[in-house]
Formats: sequence, C-alpha cells, structure tokens
Amino acid sequence: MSIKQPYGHQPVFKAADFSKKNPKKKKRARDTKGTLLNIWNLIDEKRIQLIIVIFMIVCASILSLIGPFLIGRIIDTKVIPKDLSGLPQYIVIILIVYVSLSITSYIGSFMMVSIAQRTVYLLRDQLFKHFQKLPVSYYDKKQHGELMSRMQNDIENVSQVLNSSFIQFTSSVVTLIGTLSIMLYLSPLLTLLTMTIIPIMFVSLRWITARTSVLYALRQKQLGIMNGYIEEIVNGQTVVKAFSQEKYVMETFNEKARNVKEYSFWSTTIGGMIPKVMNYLNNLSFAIVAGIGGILALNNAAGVTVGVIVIFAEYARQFTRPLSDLANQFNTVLSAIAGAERVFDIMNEPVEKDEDDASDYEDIKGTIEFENVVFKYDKTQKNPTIKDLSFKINNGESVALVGATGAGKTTIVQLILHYYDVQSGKILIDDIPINKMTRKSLRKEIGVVLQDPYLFDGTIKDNIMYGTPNATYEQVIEASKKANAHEFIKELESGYETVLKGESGSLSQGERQLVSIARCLLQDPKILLLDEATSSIDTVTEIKIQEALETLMIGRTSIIIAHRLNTVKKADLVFVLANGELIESGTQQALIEQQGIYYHMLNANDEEQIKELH
Ligand SMILES: Nc1ncnc2c1ncn2[C@@H]1O[C@H](COP(=O)(O)OP(=O)(O)OP(=O)(O)O)[C@@H](O)[C@H]1O
Repeated sequence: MSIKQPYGHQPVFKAADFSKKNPKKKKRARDTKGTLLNIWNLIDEKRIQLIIVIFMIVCASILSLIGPFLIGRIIDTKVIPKDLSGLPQYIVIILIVYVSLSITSYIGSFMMVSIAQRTVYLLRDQLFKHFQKLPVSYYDKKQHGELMSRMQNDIENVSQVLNSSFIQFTSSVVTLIGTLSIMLYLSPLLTLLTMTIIPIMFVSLRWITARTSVLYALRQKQLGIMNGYIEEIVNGQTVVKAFSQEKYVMETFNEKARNVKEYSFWSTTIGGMIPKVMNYLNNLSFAIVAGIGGILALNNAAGVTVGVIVIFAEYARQFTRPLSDLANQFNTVLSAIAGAERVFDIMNEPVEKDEDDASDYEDIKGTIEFENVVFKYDKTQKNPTIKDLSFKINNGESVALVGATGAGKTTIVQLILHYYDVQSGKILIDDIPINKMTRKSLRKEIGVVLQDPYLFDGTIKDNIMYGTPNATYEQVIEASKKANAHEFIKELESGYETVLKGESGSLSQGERQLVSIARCLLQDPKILLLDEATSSIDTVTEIKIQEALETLMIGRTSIIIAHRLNTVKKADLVFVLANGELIESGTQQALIEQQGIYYHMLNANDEEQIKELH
C-alpha cells in the first residue's frame, strides 16, 4: 500500500484543468494495419460470415435510401397530379422495402454479435493462456492492475467496437456515399444548399470532441485511480484499521470519487451537446432546403419539385447522421484498435520456453548443485543479486538458509524452480543442468511451501489436491494426517468440503501452512523448498507445523529459508548468505565452534540461545 501523509491533500479537480492537449495521441495504435490484420486472423473461420454481414449492411443502407426516394416519387407522380392509379403497388413496394430493411439489418446485427462474441472469446482465451506461459520475470516488470486492465478494459473496448461500432461505421460510410449520390442526381443545387451546414457542423463537432475526448480520457484515468484505491484499501483493510486510518482513507477516497464525479459531469454535459447541435443543424438545413427549395418548386426552377424537397428533407437528416456517427465512432474505433494492439503486444511477449534439447526427467534423486552461479534480475543491475555462488546439497540432505533480509535466500529458491535464467554458471539437479530439463518435469519434483501459502477459492480438499488432481479422498486424508492438518479440518463444519473464499477464508496463517504442507505431501516431490512463516503463530500450531515439516522432509532434499532456531537446529547443514554470497557453511555445530558470522548472528551475548543449539 502506498504510504501517504495522513490527511494530506491530493490536487482536486478544477474545471479549468483540462487543456486541449490531446491525450489520445498516446492511445493511438503504432501499427494500425498490423493490428487489424491480427484481428482479421483471429476472425478466421468467421470471415465468410463477416463478408455476409458487410453485404447485409450495404443492402440495409441502400434500402434505407430507397424508402424516402419512393415517397418523394409518390408525391410528385401520384399525390400532386391526383392520379391514384398504381398507388397500392407503390405502397406495397415501400412496405417490402421497409420490411426487407428490418430483416437485413437484423440478420446483419445478429451475425455480427456472433462474430464479435467469438472473436472476443478467442482474444480473452488466448491472452489468458499466454499469461500462464509468460515467465515470472515478465510479471516482475508489470503492475497487476495494468495486466487486469488489458484483460478487462482493452478487450471490452474491442468487444464494443465489434458489437456495434463496426456496423454503424460501415453503414455510415455506405449511407453517406449513397445519400450524396442520389442528392446530386436529384438536384445539385439543393445538394449544395444542404451542404452549407457541413463546415458549421465540423467546426462545432471539433470544438466539442476536442474537449470531450480530453475529458473522457481524464475521467477514465480518474476512474482507474479510484478503482485502484478501492482495491488497495479492500486488500489492506486490516492495516487501515490497525493504524486507525479510516478517516484519512475516507477523505482520500472522497477526493478521488469527487474527481470522477467532476470529470463525468463535464464530459457528459459537453458530450451531450453533440445531439443538440446536430438537431439544430438538421433543422437549419431543413429550413434552407424547404425555404429555397420551396421558392424553386413554386417557380418550377432547377427541376425542384415538392417530392424532391420531401426527399431532400429526409436525406438531409440521413446525410448529417452518418457524418456525426463517423465523427463519434472514429475515436472509439481508434482507441479500440490501440487496446487490441496492447493485447497483441502481450501475446507477442516471449513465453517461458524450454531449450530445444531439454528433456523430461522422470527419476530425479534430488542432488542440487550450484556451480559459480551469477544472477541479476535485471541486466542493467550493477551488482549481481547472486555472486559466483557454488554449493552442493546431496540428495536427502536438509539445508537451512540463513542471512539478513535481501541476502538472496528467496532468489536461490526461485532459481532452483527455474523461474529465471542465470547469467553465468550452472544449476544442476542430479548432475543435469536444469536448462536441459523441461520445466514441467523439474517442477513436478519440487514441492514448495511458502511463508504465506496461497490457497485458491474452492474446498480444502481441492486445495490439497491442487498439484495432484488424481489423488483419492483417502490419500488426501492420509496426507493431511501426516501434515497435522486432519485434526483441525475435521473439526470444521463441512470438513474437507469447507469452501475457502477470498484470501483463504477464515483459516489462520498456521492452518493455511498446514494445508499447504498436506498439498506438498500429496505431491510427494523429491526436492522441498520451504519458506518458514515469520509471523507469530500460536505455540501449539507452531509445534504442529514443525512436526509436519519434519515428516515432510524425510527422504527429500530440503532447502529451508529458516526463521526459527529450532528449524536451523534440525537441518543437516546451514548456509549463511550475505549479499548473494555464501559466506559460511557447515553443520551448525561446526559453525558455532568456528565462532564466525553465524555465531554472532545468533547473538553472541545470548548464552541460552547458544546452549539451546548444542
Ligand atoms: N523480482 C525482483 N526483481 C528485482 N530485484 C529483486 C526481485 N526480487 C528480489 N530482488 C532483490 O534481490 C535481492 C535479494 O532478494 P531476496 O528476496 O532473494 O532476499 P531474501 O534473502 O529472501 O530476503 P528476505 O529474507 O527479506 O525475504 C534484494 O536486494 C531484492 O531487492
């Protein structure tokens, strides 16, 4: 959680804050063509369907142009000359036109929704699958919120555009071209008059959208900040309460919510001007066409008739609507393409990949060896996190890693799991470099028990079976008994079927660790990597954990990031680390006798502690 000055104030929104500097620039895709091509590839087997949709949209748009044209013709050829012959046929044709219009646009929309949903499903599915394959180093560099935003917002934008904007966009283009062509054909003069409003329309729309796009972007940003804050505070509730920061949290939230409110108010208010302005301009254009067209019709000039005026009145509306739609949709489409590009960017990130000559190893015994290992998390890092580290742990041995915070204990564990590649040196399991083993076969033989074990939403049984889905219920109980977890689980109302929700429900940290030890026992790995819990666990549970860990360690090579003397005492060897280097190693007896760093770490003044270790 970020630390802020209590009761400090964040800058609040000022109406004058929004400038016309366009933040959209950043949101434009770098490679629009490439991104569209990627989407096209994703649509894949639905391409024919997409072409049918485009055909339906074109038909619907043409049909919507025919309707007013026919009405105008009826006025000129039937109503004004008072000749009603053939009128019923005209009416039937108009009916057919409008019914066909409804059918084609319905079919088009229906098919488009199916294409859109499938495409978005594929996009989500592929992105999620890719998330599973990305190396741990990728997640180190990215914020959790950012990745969530790709998964949710960016894909949602693509979904919206495919669901509705695509049809609107295509139909606007066809309608615009069609209307303009018919208008020019009927009366170039009236067409020119209708178009007099276009410059006014463009200037006013530009003025409005320049402001709304900034405001919408700022609103989204503020919304993101507010949502991030909610997530942070929900997760950190216990800390908020422990430090009595409720008032500060409420004030800070209020400020963020106020920003969202202000930006939403201004963006909606200014954005809401668009339909009003368009309506006003439509009426203006109608007045011009009706006024000047009327004079021309009365004087039988320029081929203008009452029917033509009626057609123009309708077309003038049809002409400005797609223009404003296009202006509105343009940014939505561009920002969705940019969102899609960000999604494809992630999908282009290299995945965790085994070397070509890596093989599956079935019978790992569990010897672990580091040979002059040098490792940096980041290539630009000046000092390596692990510096020329060498050691060997024979199979079945247990090693306690000790050292100050930041010494590199967790890093060693992560390197054995092959989460990262080392810069130089070798890590060997049973004399085989781990980069020659598939990660799957390596990790299958490594059990991990973390300080604060992660349990998933689901039953306790499901959590114990997480790495061993084919285990029987009896095996689950047996593992739990060995892990000292059976006692507390059976006391729960639903026993093994107790559902854990959100941060492992109501289990204590100690109980969570017992469940994770049971999970590890069931997995029955050759190598164990343990990170002992640091926080205080009640003595009874602690004894249970100690016992469970001892059971777990029998017959396995174990590396324990030890925080308790008792654990260190029971390990075969102690490795003392400082700044990524092994500065002392040996049995604890030998280290104490050596009276070196480990001895001093144990607090040389505390005779009791030393005695306890002997
Ligand atoms: N993902 C990471 N990216 C960059 N640096 C990291 C990363 N993880 C750890 N480090 C750095 O590497 C060094 C060793 O960290 P590591 O977590 O291995 O120490 P540790 O001995 O396990 O400490 P602790 O006892 O506090 O858990 C630290 O300086 C830490 O800041």
